[in-house]
Amino acid sequence: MNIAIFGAGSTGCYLAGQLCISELQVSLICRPAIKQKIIANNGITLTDYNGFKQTIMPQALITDINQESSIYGKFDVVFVTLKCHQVSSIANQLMAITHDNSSIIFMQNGLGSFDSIKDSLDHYSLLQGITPFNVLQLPNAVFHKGTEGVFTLQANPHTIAIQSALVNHGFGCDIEADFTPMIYGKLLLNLNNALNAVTDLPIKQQLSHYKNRRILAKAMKEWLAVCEAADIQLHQYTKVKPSWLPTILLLPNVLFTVLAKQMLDIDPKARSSMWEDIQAKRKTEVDYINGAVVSIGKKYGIKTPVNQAIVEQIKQLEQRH
Ligand SMILES: NC(=O)C1=CN([C@@H]2O[C@H](COP(=O)(O)OP(=O)(O)OC[C@H]3O[C@@H](n4cnc5c(N)ncnc54)[C@H](OP(=O)(O)O)[C@@H]3O)[C@@H](O)[C@H]2O)C=CC1
Ligand SMILES: CC(C)(CO)C(=O)C(=O)O
Repeated sequence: MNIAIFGAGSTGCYLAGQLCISELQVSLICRPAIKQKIIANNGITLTDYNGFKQTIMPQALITDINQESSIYGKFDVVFVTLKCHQVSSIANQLMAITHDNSSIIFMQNGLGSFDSIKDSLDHYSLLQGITPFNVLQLPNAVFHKGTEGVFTLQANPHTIAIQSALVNHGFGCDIEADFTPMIYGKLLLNLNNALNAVTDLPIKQQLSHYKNRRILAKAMKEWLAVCEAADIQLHQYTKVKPSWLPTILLLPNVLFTVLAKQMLDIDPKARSSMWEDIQAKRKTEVDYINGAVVSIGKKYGIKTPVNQAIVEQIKQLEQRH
């Protein structure tokens, strides 16, 4: 099985590393800067909050699809690990590097990016996937997993084969048939991405302050109300049910520290991907996360002032670029 990672940055390189270690054939489609870093450091190094460390070199590092006619029609599976707003423009490139029986797996957070491309690729097996953990890109081509969780992929024969390779090599991988609860449930957790970027603190430190948790609880309550109105069930990613999360967040510090032990059992350095975007002066995905709460809320007549305010705050930070 020939696998490509299209847009290999933080999560794409982490996924590529796990797949290569699992003895799968993996090529990266990435920016020249990432290629240079990987070559200079003799491969991608994966590390995690439990002390895991391994370096591996992917099969190929491709920076310009147009210059590489040997990859036309080559890939059986393509993981798209671009940011949400980068997805809609790559349909032609995906068609060039795949064949009729290929699977294309979209790994974006939030809502809207999959819809922005799926009609252009309707003859393919299009799937979605989730990265439930945080990946921080560090110097020397080191990609650090800061929180717990395993890649979660929508079921088909390709993803089931990939799961088997990952599990056989000591990495977990979950397979789910119905992905709507996965995507909507992940969005509930991603409501913290923007708040983490605004507070400019590691997630663990950010959540130790009651006033930060209170805003997150309010943003989450809005999304839970929207999902209830839309009759959408949310996948449970944490030890407690999604609907209980705001109540847990609103506990006083002492009780929160005890009851939310799992939520706080993360790398003290872990931040959200939106924090990384703001730091790197990149466009963020706020429109696909808090912005999605606002737009779907409007459709169902649910007021979402907290998420609206968060969108505006992030837009201001983006304008400082
Ligand atoms: N980072 C994290 O911890 C997590 C991220 N996610 C989600 O995963 C998705 C991917 O995020 P992440 O991995 O952080 O994103 P990154 O920005 O780190 O990776 C995307 C990479 O693709 C590059 N790129 C953009 N366009 C092209 C192109 N046409 N050809 C080749 N390379 C291209 C980007 O370069 P450039 O920057 O120059 O555009 C960047 O290097 C997002 O939806 C995010 O929300 C989910 C869970 C955790
Ligand atoms: C894993 C999590 C929730 C960490 O904040 C994330 O999805 C992100 O950073 O984008």
